[in-house]
Amino acid sequence: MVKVLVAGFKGRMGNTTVQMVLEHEGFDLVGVFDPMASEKNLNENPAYSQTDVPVFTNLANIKTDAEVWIDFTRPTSVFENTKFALEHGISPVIGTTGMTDDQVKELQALAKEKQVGGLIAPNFGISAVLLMQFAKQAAKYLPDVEIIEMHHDNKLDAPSGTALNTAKMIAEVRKEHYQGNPDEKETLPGARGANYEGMRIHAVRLPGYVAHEQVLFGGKGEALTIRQDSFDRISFMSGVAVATEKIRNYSELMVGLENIL
Ligand SMILES: NC(=O)C1=CN([C@@H]2O[C@H](COP(=O)(O)OP(=O)(O)OC[C@H]3O[C@@H](n4cnc5c(N)ncnc54)[C@H](OP(=O)(O)O)[C@@H]3O)[C@@H](O)[C@H]2O)C=CC1
Ligand SMILES: O=C(O)C1=N[C@H](C(=O)O)C[C@H](O)C1
Repeated sequence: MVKVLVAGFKGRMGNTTVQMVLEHEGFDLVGVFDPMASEKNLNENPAYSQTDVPVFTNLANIKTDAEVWIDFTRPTSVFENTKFALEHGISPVIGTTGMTDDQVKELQALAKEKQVGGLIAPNFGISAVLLMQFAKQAAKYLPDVEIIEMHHDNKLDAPSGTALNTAKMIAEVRKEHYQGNPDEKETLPGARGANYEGMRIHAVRLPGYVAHEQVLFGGKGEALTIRQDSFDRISFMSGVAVATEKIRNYSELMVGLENIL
């Protein structure tokens, strides 16, 4: 049994993850974490009355034998949480987006020093992992590209971690070139979206949406659109489960679910 702690257990993703961990026969939920939680045990929530799982509310007071730390919290807390996990020999499986490149590098150095395996996955959904790989492949031949990501209107970070990672993967292969009209002017600031190495990223936030992305390529007289949709947060759970099962076999902190599939 893999002993698991879920950080952000009351959130949209954290709650879905708690259910997955409780239902998975190979996992044992040994703790949940949220600094704002008022309960002492998960069983105070009627939906989990049959469980016996301690609720932690302060990083400094966490005493746990957890082997894997699953994190779906906030862009402002994920760095400290991941650092705590690595420092305590707990393998982080991080879904929270919004860390800077410098923060990720610092955590990777710490994982190497501690020889602890971990994963940061901008997206645990297989459709998104495939979209990023297909987009990288297409960009070799169609270097003019724009990304549109669409999410629920409670999302904190923009652009999404998936969109940023898509742009980074494309940038690895895309021929450097100026895209669009060099004389273009935004008559309404922001109209052309964010700029990642010349690629435009547009973030849509609307009620009713969950998580969706389109990568649009344009060529002479032709276009290609690659799209993925997460209609339900269950779409992320098989990726989280695979990472939780496998991550202790590694001794570095990797970025991208594809590294362990
Ligand atoms: N990689 C992937 O496949 C996916 C990643 N995500 C990412 O996961 C993150 C969470 O998303 P979502 O569940 O929708 O967000 P929610 O806001 O629903 O959940 C976040 C939860 O974390 C709690 N929290 C805040 N600070 C801390 C902390 N320091 N430690 C522990 N818990 C804390 C929040 O409490 P409070 O509200 O009281 O602050 C809240 O309950 C986002 O960054 C999102 O982009 C989402 C879906 C898939
Ligand atoms: O906040 C979300 O919901 C999601 N966040 C991740 C991201 O920023 O890419 C993954 C997925 O898009 C859902």
